[in-house]
This record gives sequence, structure tokens and C-alpha cells, in this order.
Amino acid sequence: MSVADLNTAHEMVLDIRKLRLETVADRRVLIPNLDLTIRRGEIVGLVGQSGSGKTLTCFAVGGLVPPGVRVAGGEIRLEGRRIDNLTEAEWRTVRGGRIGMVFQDPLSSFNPVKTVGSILIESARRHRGLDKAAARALAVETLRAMRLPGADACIDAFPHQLSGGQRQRAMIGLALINQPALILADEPTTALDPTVQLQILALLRRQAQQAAALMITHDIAAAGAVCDRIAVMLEGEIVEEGRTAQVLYEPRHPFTRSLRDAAHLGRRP
Ligand SMILES: Nc1ncnc2c1ncn2[C@@H]1O[C@H](COP(=O)(O)OP(=O)(O)OP(=O)(O)O)[C@@H](O)[C@H]1O
Repeated sequence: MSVADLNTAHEMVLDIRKLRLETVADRRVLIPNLDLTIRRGEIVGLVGQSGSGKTLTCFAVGGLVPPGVRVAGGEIRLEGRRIDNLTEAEWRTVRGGRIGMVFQDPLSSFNPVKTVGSILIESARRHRGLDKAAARALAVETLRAMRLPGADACIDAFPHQLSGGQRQRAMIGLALINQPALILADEPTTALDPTVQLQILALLRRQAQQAAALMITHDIAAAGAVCDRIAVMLEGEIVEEGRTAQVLYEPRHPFTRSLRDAAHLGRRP
């Protein structure tokens, strides 16, 4: 590996410092003080129980903090630039551009009256300024890269006409079409059959190599299958964070141990 490669491999993509989230109404602290970094080429898994704050963290990074919650402190930087104070107009260029998002259920996130192709084409035109023909060619190429069987036909299909696995491949394609720096994936495989889950995790692993990814999951085994590092959340705080093998096989925190034991991971490979 050359020095230039090493520099690229260590480039910081996401840098969250002292993030604090509170409810607006009664200033109840939901996330007291969260630090997390992700470098180019890394997939970091944020795991924990329901209600531990994984989704809120992901939403804060994507500028989608729900009404009723506010960022009360800290900083979030994407490729060195602060993003926690962007206007909604600025967010519209970042989301879908430098940040690609994958959610649990593409059926509810895709617009049902638009074809899969038109959704991808619209995104490529908006963020890259491509004409219609070039954007369509890029959409087909992207769907093929997602190993979507029948990519050429799927482009003219409506979301409900695809299988769950096909839809999730299309959504990952949408997240990646503009070559984002960061992929945010919130429970990307929870709604899928076990065999399809593995395929989608492998796809994310392959595609995240040119970017950085934050994967939210309650499933520590899924995180173990794809992530370079795992951060474990409990009641709004990261209680343990480290290389995947260390977190899975030498957990320090009792909560991590309980997650690991419940997942029946077996022996260290
Ligand atoms: N809009 C909101 N207003 C007030 N509190 C909220 C809001 N959204 C989430 N919370 C609270 O913030 C905490 C963290 O929620 P969050 O959805 O991030 O958890 P999670 O770990 O992603 O859980 P799940 O896996 O169920 O999505 C919870 O206590 C939740 O009740």
C-alpha cells in the first residue's frame, strides 16, 4: 500500500463530538454526550436495544431529527464540514448527495406512484446535473452494480412490483447513485428473509469500500457479519466501542456480553 493509499484509507468522513439530544418540551436528555468517528472504507455498527437512541443518532447525522427533539449541543462534521447547523435547503443538497440513506422498509420510503427508475433518475439529475438519458444510463448501471436481477426491467417497475430483497437492492442503489461519502443504513435487513439478509449485508460491505457507513441494528450478529467496528448503545450512551472481533469475543461491558450471548455467535473464527 502506498503512502497516498494509506492517507485515503485513514480519511475522516464522519466526526460526531459531544452530541446531545433533548426533548423540546421538557428538555429530557435522550442522548447526553455521544462521540463517534468513521473513516473512509469503514463500516461502523451501532447496536443496542429498542429505545437506546440508535435511530435518533442516525437521524441527527442525516439532518432528520424529528419534531419534539432538538440537537442541544455538540458538533457533527462530514468530511470536515459542520452539518449539525445546516438549513433545510442545504440539507437537500447533502442528503442524497454526500449522504446516502437506506431504511428498513423501502416500500414505505419509496414514492409508490413513481417507478424505481424515475426515483433514481430524479436523484442523479438533481445532484449531478445529468440530462435524462445520461441519468437513465447511470440508473441502469447502478442497479446492475447492486446485482439486481433483471435490472433493465426493474427500472420501469413500481416499488410494490419488486420483492423485498429487490427493493432493498434498489434502495441501496438510490443511496449510492451519487457516490456519497457516507451511507446511513437503519436496520437495512430487519424486514428481509435470513438468506436475503446475508446477500444485502454482503452488498453493503462491498459498496461501503468507497465510502464510509453507519449501520444501525439491534442484531449484533448482523453487525458482526459486516462491520469493522461496533459501538454498543445503552440508554443514550455508547457503553462500549471497538474492533468487531474484540466487541464480539472479548466484550468488556456486561450489556455487550448479554447481547452477544443472546445472539449465539459460536466460537471465534
Ligand atoms: N420525537 C420524539 N420525541 C420524544 N422522544 C423521542 C422521539 N423520538 C424518539 N424519542 C425517544 O428517544 C429515545 C431513543 O429512541 P430511538 O428511536 O433513537 O431508539 P432506537 O435505539 O433506535 O430504538 P428502535 O430500535 O426501537 O428504533 C427513546 O426513549 C424514545 O422514546
